[in-house]
Amino acid sequence: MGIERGSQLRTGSPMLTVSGLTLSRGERVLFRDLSLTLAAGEAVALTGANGAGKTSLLRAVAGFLRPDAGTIAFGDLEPAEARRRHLHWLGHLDGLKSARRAREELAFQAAWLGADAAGIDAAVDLLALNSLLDLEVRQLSAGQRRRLAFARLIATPRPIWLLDEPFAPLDARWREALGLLMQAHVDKGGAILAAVHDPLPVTARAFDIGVGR
Ligand SMILES: Nc1ncnc2c1ncn2[C@@H]1O[C@H](COP(=O)(O)OP(=O)(O)OP(=O)(O)O)[C@@H](O)[C@H]1O
Repeated sequence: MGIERGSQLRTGSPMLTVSGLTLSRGERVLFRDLSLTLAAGEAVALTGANGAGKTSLLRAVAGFLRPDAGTIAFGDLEPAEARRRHLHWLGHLDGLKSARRAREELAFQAAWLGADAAGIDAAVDLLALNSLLDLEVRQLSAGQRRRLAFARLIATPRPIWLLDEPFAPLDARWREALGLLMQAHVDKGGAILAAVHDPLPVTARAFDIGVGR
């Protein structure tokens, strides 16, 4: 399974460039003049205190929040196109529909993202979802939900992964397993920006955004 064709992936080339970003929530300025690059073949661990703005920065990169100042660029790609087709967002609220069976939810998400049957099968296999597929999403544990949410990243190869506390509900075995999947992604030329409180189990550059308030 490779990264999406045509997405200009050469290790070391910039896939994401954040320049001079100032971001507010309500009346409060979270940070000013923040600059960050993410290259193909690189993982960045975004750290900082509670409330420092890690989730907000990821949401701005994903296009869900409008910054007060600064730019967010995706190599040569037009930003809307990059967000639509080249980026995966996995928030700490996973956005899964509780009343659907896991099988239906995975099929729905995969179809929406353009996955094929082989991609879905690979994700089910790698995330050991087979025995969970007939359960409703509401019947899954937090860690099982996270594995189901993560499946769409495997089913549909896209180069940039934005992950918000991806390991929070996972046990040691699945932290290690997802770490291996993330390492495989960057080894193939993908890029990961992940907000974390614990060290990433992946070779990663640290980027600390501050103390929060
Ligand atoms: N919808 C919102 N409206 C107003 N303020 C918000 C909203 N969402 C978050 N904030 C505020 O923005 C600030 C940054 O929140 P954010 O979730 O980005 O921080 P974080 O670094 O990810 O924190 P944590 O480590 O606790 O997850 C916080 O002070 C939070 O209260």
